[in-house]
Amino acid sequence: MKFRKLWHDFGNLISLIRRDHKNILWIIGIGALAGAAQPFVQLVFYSKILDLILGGLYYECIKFIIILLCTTLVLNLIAQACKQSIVVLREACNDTIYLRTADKAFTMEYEEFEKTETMDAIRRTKSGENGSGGIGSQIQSAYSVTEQFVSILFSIAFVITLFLQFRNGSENFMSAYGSFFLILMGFTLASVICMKLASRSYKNYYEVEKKNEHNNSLSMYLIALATNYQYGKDIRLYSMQDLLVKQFRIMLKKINILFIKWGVTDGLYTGIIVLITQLGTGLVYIVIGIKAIEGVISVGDVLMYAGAVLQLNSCIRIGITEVSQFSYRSEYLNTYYEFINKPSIHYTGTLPIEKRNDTEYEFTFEHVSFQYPGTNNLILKDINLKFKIGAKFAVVGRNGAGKTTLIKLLCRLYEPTEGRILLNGIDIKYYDFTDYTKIFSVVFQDFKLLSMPIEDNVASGGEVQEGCIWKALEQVGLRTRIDRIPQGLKARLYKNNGEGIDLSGGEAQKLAIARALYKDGPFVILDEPTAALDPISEAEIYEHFNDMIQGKTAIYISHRMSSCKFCDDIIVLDNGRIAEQGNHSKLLRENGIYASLYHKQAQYYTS
Ligand SMILES: Nc1ncnc2c1ncn2[C@@H]1O[C@H](COP(=O)(O)OP(=O)(O)OP(=O)(O)O)[C@@H](O)[C@H]1O
Repeated sequence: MKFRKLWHDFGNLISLIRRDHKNILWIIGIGALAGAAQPFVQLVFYSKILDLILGGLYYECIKFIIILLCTTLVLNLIAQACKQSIVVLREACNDTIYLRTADKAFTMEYEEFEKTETMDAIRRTKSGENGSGGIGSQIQSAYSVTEQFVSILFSIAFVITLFLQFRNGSENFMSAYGSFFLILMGFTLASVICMKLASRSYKNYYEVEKKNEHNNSLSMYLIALATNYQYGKDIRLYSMQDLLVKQFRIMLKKINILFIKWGVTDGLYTGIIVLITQLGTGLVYIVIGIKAIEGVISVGDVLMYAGAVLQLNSCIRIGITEVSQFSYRSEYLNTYYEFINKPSIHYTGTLPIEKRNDTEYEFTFEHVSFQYPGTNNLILKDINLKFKIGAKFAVVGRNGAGKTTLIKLLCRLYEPTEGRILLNGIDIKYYDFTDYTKIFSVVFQDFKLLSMPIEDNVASGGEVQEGCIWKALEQVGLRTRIDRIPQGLKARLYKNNGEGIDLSGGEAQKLAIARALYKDGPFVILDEPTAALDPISEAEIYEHFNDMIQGKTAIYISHRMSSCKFCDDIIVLDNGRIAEQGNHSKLLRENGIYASLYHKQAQYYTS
């Protein structure tokens, strides 16, 4: 266990907490000093009081008892106040860390956020928390380590004064300077051995936990599956219970094997540490005994020094455990520090988006190619496109052709690997990202609704204007359904956070479309917008779509070829390239991929 590393980790922790809690160092310092001083102050006074009683000085004795009570009371009050502040801080810090993690995650570029390293960092911080209690426990550990450290310093000071009790002229070996240094060296050696063993033990534990990371995340996943009612249907109908329980058992077996191995060596190390500290204690007791027999120290002093040695013994053992825990937790927290201190690869642009009433926003793709980070195949290849203002576009193609990826690039969730995308002639990366996102009203294929009130889902953080929310719900044909719910717009979705309502797949999709309509962005993108809708709802949505989007630019991604008919321009993607482009009749005439997809689907509707 490197002292420098310990110091460094301690510094990291304090500077992290000090951002929100300026007094943390004072609380730890004063609390640790008061807590550590208490037993030693008592020892000094007990020793004095005992000597006074033996000497028959009862009046003096009462004076000392009163001083002892007052001092103990004050020290106790200070220590308890500081300890209590740490308990309160513990919770506050955990919450702050959750908030900061969320804040960091929200402000990261999506591309960066989605990376395996980022997900690993978040997962490792979480598993550190599950295994050891996270930052809150770390603060308590820091407090305890400091208290034990101060206690050890006090104990050493007492042992030193014990060894220096030979100035009265006693000359034998045990009371000479030589014995003092000999025992000091022995003590240092024993401490080094103990620290080394403790260090090895904590490293082993860390290694075990590291090997166990995969098991831990699997166990969290399995527990989430078992306790989340949204998985309940599939698990029951496919009788997946046995599969999940089997996975759980396999994982527990692996965990047990790892921990049993660790437990054996750790038991051995702990045994050696206890033996060494007991030997050290025994040795100092012998010195106390010899000095007492020689009359160098009084009966009260025997009590005091024996107490100090006991204190030293327990402080070393507790200190070693606390330091090990602290170091172990630091390894996990370091991953967190790296994550939180990583400069967010921010969306760099600063240009504001021109506010226009004419929805004149024109996007151009110039030789855009793209591959997902960490992969090596191009999903989009040399795409050249113009999304003209006010026009309706359809993007079609087989599964995996790259349709959603094209939209993700347009929305700046990823940057093109090659080429550029322009908005009104300027590369989109130069625009302020938040401003830029306001242009789009998007419904992704895998849209997500929140377990929050319906109105918050629709307004999605913006101002809740009930009239506009009802209008959007009306447009998607959801008004009557929501009207029937007693809490209306205030009803919470899903049961994840208490009482809530469940929507059908189609209703949820309608709500996601309502959210997009409420946002009222000048550029509407609907990725498989009606996949979950019944034919009547689908027809209604398409019939009303022109009214709903009122001259805005729109892109539809759809596998329902009939829904492309009313689009001005249809882009057919095939294997990442634009294979065909034109309106419905042109593409049918060309008799290519579009025509084949269209006829294939149409054959199921003609008898
Ligand atoms: N985050 C990602 N990381 C790596 N590869 C991805 C990622 N997202 C998608 N892909 C891959 O990119 C390819 C194109 O995916 P995309 O979602 O754009 O296809 P699509 O045309 O929308 O398909 P579908 O019609 O099935 O929705 C797929 O092969 C997919 O596996």
